[in-house]
Amino acid sequence: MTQTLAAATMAAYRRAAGCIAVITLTNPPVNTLSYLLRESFYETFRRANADAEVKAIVICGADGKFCGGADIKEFAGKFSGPSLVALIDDVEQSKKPVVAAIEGMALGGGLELALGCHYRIAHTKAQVGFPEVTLGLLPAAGGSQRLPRLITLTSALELITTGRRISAPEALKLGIVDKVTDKNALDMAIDFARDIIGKPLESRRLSLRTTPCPPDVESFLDEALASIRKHSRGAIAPLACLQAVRASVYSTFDEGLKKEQELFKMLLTSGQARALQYSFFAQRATKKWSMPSGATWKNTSARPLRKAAVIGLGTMGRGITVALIKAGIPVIAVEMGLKQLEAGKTVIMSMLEKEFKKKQLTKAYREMAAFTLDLAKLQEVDLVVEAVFENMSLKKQIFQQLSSLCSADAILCTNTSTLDIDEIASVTTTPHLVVGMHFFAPAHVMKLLEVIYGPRTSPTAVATAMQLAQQMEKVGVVVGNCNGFVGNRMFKLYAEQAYFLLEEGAIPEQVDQVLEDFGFPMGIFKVSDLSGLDIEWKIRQEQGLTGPKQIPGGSFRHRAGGRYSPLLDILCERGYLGQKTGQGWYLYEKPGGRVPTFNLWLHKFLEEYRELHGIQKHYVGQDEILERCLYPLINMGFHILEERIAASPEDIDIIYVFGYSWPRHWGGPMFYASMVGLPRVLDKLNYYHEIHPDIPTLEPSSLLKKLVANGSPPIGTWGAFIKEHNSKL
Ligand SMILES: CC/C=C\CC(=O)SCCNC(=O)CCNC(=O)[C@H](O)C(C)(C)COP(=O)(O)OP(=O)(O)OC[C@H]1O[C@@H](n2cnc3c(N)ncnc32)[C@H](O)[C@@H]1OP(=O)(O)O
Repeated sequence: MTQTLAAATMAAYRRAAGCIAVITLTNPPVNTLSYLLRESFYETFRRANADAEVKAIVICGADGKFCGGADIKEFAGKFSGPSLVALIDDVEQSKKPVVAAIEGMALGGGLELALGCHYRIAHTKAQVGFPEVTLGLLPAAGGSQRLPRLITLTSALELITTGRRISAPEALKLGIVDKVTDKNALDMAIDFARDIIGKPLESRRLSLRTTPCPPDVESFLDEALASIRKHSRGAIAPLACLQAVRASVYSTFDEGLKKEQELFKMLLTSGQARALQYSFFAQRATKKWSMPSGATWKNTSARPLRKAAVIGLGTMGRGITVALIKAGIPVIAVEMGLKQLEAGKTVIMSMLEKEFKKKQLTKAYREMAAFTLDLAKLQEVDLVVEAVFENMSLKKQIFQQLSSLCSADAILCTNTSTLDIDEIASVTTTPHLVVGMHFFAPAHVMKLLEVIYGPRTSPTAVATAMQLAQQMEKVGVVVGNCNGFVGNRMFKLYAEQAYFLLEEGAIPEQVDQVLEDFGFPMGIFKVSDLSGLDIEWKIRQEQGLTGPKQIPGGSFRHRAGGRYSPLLDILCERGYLGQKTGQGWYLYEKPGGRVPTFNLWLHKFLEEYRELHGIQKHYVGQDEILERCLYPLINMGFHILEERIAASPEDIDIIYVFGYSWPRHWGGPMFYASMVGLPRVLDKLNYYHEIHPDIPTLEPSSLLKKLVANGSPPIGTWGAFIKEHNSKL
């Protein structure tokens, strides 16, 4: 096994144009600088340096990919083999000119290696960047010291602290690469290397330069620190990146390297780095979907999509239309009335125009959108996305029509956030082609797509929806059919606890502050005001929890078998719907206002409400807010795993990171639970459940109890316990 790997992983050596050594980094799929590659590179580079016939060296990557950086998997283990810092130092110190031929990508350690070379030539489609910060790290093979010595401090700081990847043309403008070509970058690098043989190299060694600084560098760095603190939402890596770059200003190169190493070691052992690296692999794992039937991404093919239709041009339908067109799929956009069609068309065309200006689209977009009231046009499409109101009878009516109007093999998708896919499918003649596609608003921006299969959905329909997610550059996650699916089923408990906390004595400002300190960009009450309280109100009505369809048998504060908070319903009934009405949980300067301020009415109302219902107010501390909001949500995650609605904790975590702005440096709810410690989560749920026996969702799930009873195994091994848990044998 090791031998096979060793054969595939190497720094391959060959000679070109007589006197040029070409070293090809070879470690599929993205030529990461793993232990084996570093060992091989060390030997190969020495050989090239020692060979008197070699006058210049070119470094490139196999299969048109320069290098994807260090092997992230190795960060979890013990470090061995030659260090990247030393290898790059060898390259920079070489007396022979070394040229990097960058095709595909030079990321992280890959870019650091390229910066050690004396020249860099990139293909126009190549990307370069330092994504380390997104993995909870910093460029620690000299990157944080060499980049500021090469380009402006402002650009170096921005690239290192954000992890933004840039195109070769932008890298050329900034001065990171020396030449860009749309021909073969390796051929160009070889020719270039031949031309520079014998020329002095001193000025090309970045470690010998000093960092060029703006006039008032101290205040520049102070402002940068304040801005990073404000935007990093508790993430430590951006701050460490800044400290490293700061060292490049005030220290020698060697001292800077030492600081870089010190900071790297601190980050590497932090929980945030573990969480972010987990998230990197979790995101990729979602592509490898499976269904309980045994169908998987490997054994199922997607249908080609030549044309799609979107039904319903409200906010969601508009965003979905734009997302499809951005993915290169022509769309027939359908509405039921002329007025709605015209309104939808105007907004969609202006959204497309904006995307065009941002260079996200080509001019052809005008021909890619057609607008009609005529459902008969749907005959031509391979896929339909229905995006009308969240109302079961309306959706069923539409799917019945689709069933007779569309071609027999058209994939029929419903954009629903809660409704039963199977009930919708039941009115069609092709239930196997019905699949849920839960988009998140704004649909042309938000990355997440929950792909929901019902009991009759075919693997082909799922594969096609997942393929479409990829085409739209979204992260698709395949989940089973249940009320609210994964994301909203868990979110419901998060929101519910927040309302209960208000009843018990907290105020929206307090709850939001704790959640924002945890790392959410906005607390739950601000989010609720922004999206409109009536969204949840309509869902509650549809579920028979409130309104004309309310299921009899409950009481004012007890419905559907547990405690119920009618606070949101009361606000909605009074017309306090959030930002759009100028008042919700907060007060706004005017309807449509954006700045939340103290809502005196709400505070008085809460006092009266507590008094009226005999609720004993208590002091709600930060820990209680965080635990009451997050642990029931996590508990529901365990139920979802038990029921196999989500295939893995990774899937749940990715849904939360990409759909609900869960702070990525906490990995996602399930990873967070593993970091906090499952016994603690279990104890706290038991504790709160004892105090609030009328909230059944606080009762710990049997899977959580089982995991704790088994010594709280690492998250990567939970699958075995779930299988065992579900086994009917
Ligand atoms: C001393 C410290 C020095 C340096 C620090 C570093 O270099 S940290 C690493 C910095 N590099 C990155 O963060 C790059 C991460 N990778 C990517 O962004 C993308 O994978 C990439 C390279 C742009 C390719 O994208 P593409 O969409 O083509 O492929 P995909 O992402 O699905 O990846 C293919 C498989 O490769 C695995 N992989 C990619 N990069 C790494 C890596 N750096 N380490 C380990 N593994 C990596 C990825 O997980 C995929 O695996 P698979 O099993 O097929 O799911």
